[in-house]
Amino acid sequence: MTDPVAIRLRHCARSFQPGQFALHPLDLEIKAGETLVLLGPSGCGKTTTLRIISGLERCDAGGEVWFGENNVTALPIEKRNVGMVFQNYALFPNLNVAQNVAYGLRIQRLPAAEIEARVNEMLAMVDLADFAQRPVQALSGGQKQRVSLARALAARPRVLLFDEPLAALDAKLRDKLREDIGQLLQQLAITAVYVTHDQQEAMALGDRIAVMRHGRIEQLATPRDLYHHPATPFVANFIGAVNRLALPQGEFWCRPEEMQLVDNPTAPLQGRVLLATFFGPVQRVQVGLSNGEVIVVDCPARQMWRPDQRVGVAFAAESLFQLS
Ligand SMILES: Nc1ncnc2c1ncn2[C@@H]1O[C@H](COP(=O)(O)OP(=O)(O)OP(=O)(O)O)[C@@H](O)[C@H]1O
Repeated sequence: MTDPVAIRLRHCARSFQPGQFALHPLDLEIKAGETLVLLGPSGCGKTTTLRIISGLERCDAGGEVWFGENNVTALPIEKRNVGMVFQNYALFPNLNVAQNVAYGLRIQRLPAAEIEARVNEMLAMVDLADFAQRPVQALSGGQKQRVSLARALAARPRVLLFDEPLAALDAKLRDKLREDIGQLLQQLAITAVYVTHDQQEAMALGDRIAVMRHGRIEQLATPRDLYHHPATPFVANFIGAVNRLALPQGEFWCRPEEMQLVDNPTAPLQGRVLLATFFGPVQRVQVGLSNGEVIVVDCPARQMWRPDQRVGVAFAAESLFQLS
């Protein structure tokens, strides 16, 4: 594989209409070999950022995109040596699996033997060695996405870019392919940028996650730091569930799994069960506190909580955090 390259965005902005920024001026460094996830709700600017990195989109005048020591701002996508994996696979329906993977290599006019060797290597890597001659139409969504991953990797890109690659798959396939992509990214140590609006996917795959909102990065950190030390209420809520607690000492926040329901009238918070939703491994219990606020507490699956039951809510002081 090609040596991984660092990516640097300097003052990259994008406005589609005068005065309205899809992306506010952004400075971002992506380390060589890391997987950076762009996470955020619809319309926050993730895809625009990815397209600026790929060369499919230009940033507004004054912005720069660097791949290592090279300023690639003016280069179109085909000169940037990036591989892309899209939600809709973007495969050629009239070509078979091997021909799809070989496509870019043929354009590069590589020798036939080299093309064959690379196609076989890539199909083995994505677990599709036995599918080389299949029409892509005859594949499942997950298999199609493996083909598009193999095709992206076959050209030995310096950077791998993913735009919601799992969004069209059903839950089980999504989990499996997410694991496989995670393993592959670790094994290849390629620089990757991955767009998703799914926080679990982001945490599972990202070395770091940039949480975006309204065309800006709201926080950039490792998954653990984002989860345990979110900088703002938006990040805290976007990455998992969180409760706001009005305590005598001030306003604090706490994750549902860090709280316990107890049958104890001296627990710090008291309330009544509103609803218990069983998820299998855990149950999420909504509790109406005596001050009128509603919180959620994740409880062991075998506990039984009935609507209207009086409960105490306990938590360790170190599980509380404050937000600005
Ligand atoms: N070609 C375009 N012309 C006009 N506006 C655009 C264009 N592309 C994106 N936008 C706008 O820019 C903003 C950011 O869009 P972008 O696609 O980057 O968001 P996103 O976070 O990727 O959203 P989604 O998850 O829905 O794809 C949105 O308000 C969008 O409507």
